[in-house]
Amino acid sequence: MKRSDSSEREKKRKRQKLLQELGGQRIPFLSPADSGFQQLWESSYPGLVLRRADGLPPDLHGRVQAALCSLRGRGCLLRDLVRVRGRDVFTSVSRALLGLPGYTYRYLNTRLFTIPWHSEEVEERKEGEQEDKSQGEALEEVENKDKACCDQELRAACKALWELNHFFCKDVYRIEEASDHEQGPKEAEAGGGSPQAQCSKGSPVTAQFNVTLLNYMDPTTMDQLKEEPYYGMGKMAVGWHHDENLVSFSSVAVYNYSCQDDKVEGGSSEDAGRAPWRLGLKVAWDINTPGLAVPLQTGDCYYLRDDLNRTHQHCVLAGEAARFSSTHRVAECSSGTLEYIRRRCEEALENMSTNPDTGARNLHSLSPSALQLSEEIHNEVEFEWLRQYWFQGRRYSRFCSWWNKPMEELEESWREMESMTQLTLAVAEDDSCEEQRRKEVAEALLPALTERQQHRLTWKERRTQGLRRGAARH
Ligand SMILES: O=C(O)CCC(=O)C(=O)O
Ligand SMILES: [Fe+2]
Repeated sequence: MKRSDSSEREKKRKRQKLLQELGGQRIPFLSPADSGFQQLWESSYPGLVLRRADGLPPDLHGRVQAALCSLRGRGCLLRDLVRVRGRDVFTSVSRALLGLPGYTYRYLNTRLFTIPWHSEEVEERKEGEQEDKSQGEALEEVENKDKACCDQELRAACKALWELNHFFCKDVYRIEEASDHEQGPKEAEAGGGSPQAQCSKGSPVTAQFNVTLLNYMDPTTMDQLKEEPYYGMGKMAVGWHHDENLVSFSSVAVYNYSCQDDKVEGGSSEDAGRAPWRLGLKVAWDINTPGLAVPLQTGDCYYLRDDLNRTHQHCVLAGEAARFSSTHRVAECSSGTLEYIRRRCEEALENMSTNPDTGARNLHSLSPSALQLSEEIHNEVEFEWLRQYWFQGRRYSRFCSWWNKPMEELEESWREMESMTQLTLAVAEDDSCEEQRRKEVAEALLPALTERQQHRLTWKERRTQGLRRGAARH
């Protein structure tokens, strides 16, 4: 928390310095109709690749667009109450996270939990292994577990986005391969060759996308979108930012879908007459390089490759129609999966045993390092997992039960850690205990307990604010 506060202050200083240097002037930006657009793209935005709609299989468009609409229809897309510069704000866009089962994505002090996507692979593997009883049964268990968590409509929607994810993995891999050999065009050619590489085998440059963050916004229902401040690009649906919590140098792939169901009268072609949504790009902390504004039609995709996400910032400029995007990412999940946090809990609980007859609990070691470790894990499971999950009002459990059981288990582990803290405190307060030992135990506890106290206050504040504003969520 402290670290992110100071980096927020740092950013604020930089932002103010930039605005000061600009002194009310606007930095130029180029759109496709402007001369020099292509050169600027090639020289200053080399990691941006556009994949126009006709480069994707037509039936995939159909499935993905139907999936996005049905996820929205089911109420899966919600505005996140995120924490920016110590304040809670609702995102302008409504969002949902889909991805590998048990994965999470953390942004703006908020951890989102995946609605698991259902891959064909699991189903095919099961069919192929019908003969082998034990394996078949094991897979069935996995599959049933996944399948039972949401109904058929949601499963189909998740599967469509998984298919899109699979397409992106292959396509980005193919582009990486090609760019190793030549400086190809930035606009990927339609149907440009069949991808040789299997995404699931991974590649040295592109890890698999493991999550997608879906976005939705209908600009006609938003009364106060911010104006883009540096270039005068127009209203922003998502302000300038770097994507957080990604594996370094990993790509981001985005599918753009502007809704057409409420077509303008007389408009024959899809987005006829309506201002399109645009992607805005700028070089981070730079006021000399012109910005780039790239209009997106329905079905168009773009990729941010290499370290473009680090060296540049992007924003989303609102068009006139309602619009979805599916933003596929390689989330940095070394401490962001259910498997990880379960392992951590086990590690903490190893220091306590319960007498099966009496139920009496006992700590194995009172060494400062053992105590510190379990108290740190205690904080981690409480603040990074349980409170994050509760705070979002168990947003998915209405339509997907995947996280219910794991969260109950984590809560149970947390309860055990609470009794570990009690046992440790009892030692620190025990008069019959050697003075030196008591001091050592108290000192080992203090930092984690202080942090716990501060975090509990912050979360209490977030909860009160959140409850007050909860009605504005959808
Ligand atoms: O919707 C888009 O095109 C991108 C959204 C975005 O930048 C994000 O979700 O991080
Ligand atoms: Fe982004």
